[in-house]
Amino acid sequence: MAPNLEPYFKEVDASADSFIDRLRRAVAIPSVSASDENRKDVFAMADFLANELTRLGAEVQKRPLGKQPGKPHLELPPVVIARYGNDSKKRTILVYGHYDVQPALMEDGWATQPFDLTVDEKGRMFGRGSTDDKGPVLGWVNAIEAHQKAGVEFPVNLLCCFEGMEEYGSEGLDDFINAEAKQFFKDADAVCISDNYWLGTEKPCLTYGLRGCNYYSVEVKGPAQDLHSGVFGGSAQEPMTDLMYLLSRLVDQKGKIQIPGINELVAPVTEEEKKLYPDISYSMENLYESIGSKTSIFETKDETLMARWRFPSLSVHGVEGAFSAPGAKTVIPSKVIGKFSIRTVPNMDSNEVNELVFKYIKDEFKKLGSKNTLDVSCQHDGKWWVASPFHWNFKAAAKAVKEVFGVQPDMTREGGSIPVTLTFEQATGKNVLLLPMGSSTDGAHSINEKLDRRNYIEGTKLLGAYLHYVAEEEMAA
Ligand SMILES: C[C@H](N)C(=O)N[C@@H](Cc1c[nH]cn1)C(=O)O
Ligand SMILES: [Zn+2]
Ligand SMILES: [Zn+2]
Repeated sequence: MAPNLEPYFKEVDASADSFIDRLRRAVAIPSVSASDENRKDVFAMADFLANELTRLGAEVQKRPLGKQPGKPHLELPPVVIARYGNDSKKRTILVYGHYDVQPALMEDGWATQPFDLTVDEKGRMFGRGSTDDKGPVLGWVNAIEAHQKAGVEFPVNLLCCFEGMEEYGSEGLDDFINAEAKQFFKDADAVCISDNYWLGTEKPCLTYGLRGCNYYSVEVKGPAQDLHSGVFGGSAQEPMTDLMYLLSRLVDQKGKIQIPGINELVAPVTEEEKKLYPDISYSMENLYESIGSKTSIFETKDETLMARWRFPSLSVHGVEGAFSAPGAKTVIPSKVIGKFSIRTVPNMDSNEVNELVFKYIKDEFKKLGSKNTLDVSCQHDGKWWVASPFHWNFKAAAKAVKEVFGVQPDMTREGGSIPVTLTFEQATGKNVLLLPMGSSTDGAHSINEKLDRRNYIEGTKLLGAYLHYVAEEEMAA
């Protein structure tokens, strides 16, 4: 029998302003995990979440993860774990999210202050972390509160696992999950993660696959200090020239990775698989809207989706040590570090990818005959994941989408990475579902990141409704 969700939905609508205020308070904490200076803010964000959950009656623990590898002066932020409800007659659902965010500076081009949630007349709520992933994490908190206020019994036991290093490769979390799988997480019947995005702006989706991510640094150094290009240009070997050459040899304009052997690691696309793409509601217009221009590599939807989900990609992210300010500084940087990453797919093995990358970059550098020195390393890696979308966990989520949005969700894969998804699956042996809240135009990781009010409020209804349907779904997959 379909659960009566009306009282819960009404309460979510009535509490909308206070839920937005909760998101405003969370966005105001600049919990940037990649920045040493912001580490105290990442800790403050852990406190904020722990307090919100404790106030609602959850049993909360902040579990330390020790020092950050390679940065012995820095403590890793804690994992906030919580239990809400302990009724052996109910199912137990483990939810994961992250409370850290990507960096954000006004000078990157934000139209509003990134850590000041700004809501416009269209209900777009701009702010770093609004969609990735503070909005969805607070969606679970809101769902608990709305049940309490509406006097509706919470349908499941909820276990929470919220981390503070996801945007930096989830340092330390794998070991924690493996250790807790038979302890704090032992009762979990299924796992749900809300940390990705719809394909478009109207239709929700359920996601059963993610790409992995191997992130690299290429350091080239030569002179002992930065030099005057008038005095030393033409006589000193310039690290930047070497680095630009190396970075330009990684990927072509069609997105094809140039590192020998990489593309051969990819599982061949089957005829059956190709047939899945035409039915997915997505158009090139959706892509143009999301990227804000028509500068796509491909002209068709199927090629675009396959490039995002099914094939690896290589992106060049930036150069540490390079002159990047406005103006015309005539400097020769003495040391530059190029950053790039490869999104990996089945059946690419992370170690094999690393070996191929290291060998190629070293070989290309040798060809230059440069007297500068090179160092290439993998900063972090996370494996790809593909699961079964036919499990009861997915069926419950599909019913919740139908109830809240009136449509059947698309079954999608995702081009981004959530490194711990596979860890949860392997450590708990349970099905993992990705249930996104935000839309394709949210601009996660970019300037002007936002979450639409509708996605946040209806998304809170969706998370609650999912828990009700999960409580009713037959166990058979
Ligand atoms: C999809 C998720 N919201 C996300 O943004 N994940 C990051 C994780 C990451 C960071 N470095 C490597 N992986 C991403 O896909 O970039
Ligand atoms: Zn995220
Ligand atoms: Zn992210």
